[in-house]
Amino acid sequence: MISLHIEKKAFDSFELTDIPIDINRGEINLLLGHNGAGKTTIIKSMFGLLTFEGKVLMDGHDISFNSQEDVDFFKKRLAYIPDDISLLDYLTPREYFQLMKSSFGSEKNESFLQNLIDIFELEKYLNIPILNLSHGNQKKTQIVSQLLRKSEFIVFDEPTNGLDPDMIIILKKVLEKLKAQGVGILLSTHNLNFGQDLFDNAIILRDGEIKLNKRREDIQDIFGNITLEETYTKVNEEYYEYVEGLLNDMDSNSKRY
Ligand SMILES: Nc1ncnc2c1ncn2[C@@H]1O[C@H](COP(=O)(O)OP(=O)(O)OP(=O)(O)O)[C@@H](O)[C@H]1O
Repeated sequence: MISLHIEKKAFDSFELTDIPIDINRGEINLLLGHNGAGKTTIIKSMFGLLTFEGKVLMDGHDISFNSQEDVDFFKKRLAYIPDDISLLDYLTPREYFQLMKSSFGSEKNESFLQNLIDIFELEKYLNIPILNLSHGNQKKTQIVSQLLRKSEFIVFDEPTNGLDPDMIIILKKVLEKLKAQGVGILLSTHNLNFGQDLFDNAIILRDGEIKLNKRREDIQDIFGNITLEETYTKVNEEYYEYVEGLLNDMDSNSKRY
């Protein structure tokens, strides 16, 4: 289990306080929130990419990002698929996958790599420089390069960005499969349909504050059998009432001639 507790992380005009996030093996924890709510800040903090007040525990072990031993221990178990596509784009996917395999000690994974290439339909793009691939194929290259690591935990930040409908459906099945294999997943997404059937626990953030952090069954007990989108709007009721007012104003402001 990975437990992140951010006691405080402050930028000039934004603050996160008292944010607890757990990633359990075999479960998907869904992280939802508007643009600028703090999702990426949370994820970067978890990886030690930002300093913050608080701690990260892996299976009870307090990770110090000042200790190379701790960082190695942590990184070996946790893969990260960031929102932005940061790849060495002068390499081809084939070269990139070989590089990832050797750097993470997964050289023996040739058949697994081929399996992933087939699932994500990358075969015909393997020898084209990443720079010249479409956005979606770059995203798929990024996803495959991290899945290849066979890590125990994976953090996905907006994994559906740029993917076509086929690939979104396939990625959903891949996440279900990873979950069934015992992988612990933190999934940050704006795609409520994508998250709907996948999550075991959902966190909804607004302006750096947790508005909801509950398991699927508890959400059903509280809100009844409603969709994730309906849950999201109920949790953010005040905001949507405000938006309703703005939309009403639109009627009076946009008279057509
Ligand atoms: N390095 C930084 N310096 C100052 N402010 C920052 C920095 N990084 C993020 N912020 C601010 O922190 C807030 C949260 O940003 P964050 O990227 O975590 O949001 P997000 O929920 O991931 O948004 P999105 O859905 O748009 O990706 C924003 O107001 C952002 O401007």
